[in-house]
Amino acid sequence: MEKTLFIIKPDGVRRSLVGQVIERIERRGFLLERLEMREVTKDLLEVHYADIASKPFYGEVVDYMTSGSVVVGVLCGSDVILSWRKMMGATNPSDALPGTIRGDFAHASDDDSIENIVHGSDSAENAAREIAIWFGE
Ligand SMILES: Nc1ncnc2c1ncn2[C@@H]1O[C@H](COP(=O)(O)OP(=O)(O)OP(=O)(O)O)[C@@H](O)[C@H]1O
Repeated sequence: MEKTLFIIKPDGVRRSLVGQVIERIERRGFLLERLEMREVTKDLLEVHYADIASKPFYGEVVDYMTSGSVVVGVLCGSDVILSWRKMMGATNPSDALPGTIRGDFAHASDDDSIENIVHGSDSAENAAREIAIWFGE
């Protein structure tokens, strides 16, 4: 069965959206294989976000992702990588369609950061890489 790493980012935890996000996951029939609340370190983020670490907005991403606890877990299910990405909606909440998590819940942020509530691995290769980074498997 396919697996993916998902994160409920600090804005999702702060705004008490954890229950609603998990409910959508369970309603869709995906199984929660791991689920933990964590503080994220800059070192872990640098590995997780290696592909964007050199971008001009990376500092905003670090401030955002270390602004509070996250909920991180592993989802299991048929075609879960792509399905979870579809459930999240577009990266920038202003482009995210209604019915998606970002389209239904994300707020515009005050600075240049994009606060978009959730994360999901974007490929099988990255899912395996990210699950290893966060859970050492
Ligand atoms: N142009 C930007 N300005 C500010 N922040 C950005 C920008 N692009 C991306 N980000 C932030 O960096 C994160 C990672 O960007 P990426 O391009 O990997 O998007 P994503 O795959 O949709 O998001 P994630 O990896 O968090 O699921 C985004 O979720 C967002 O929080």
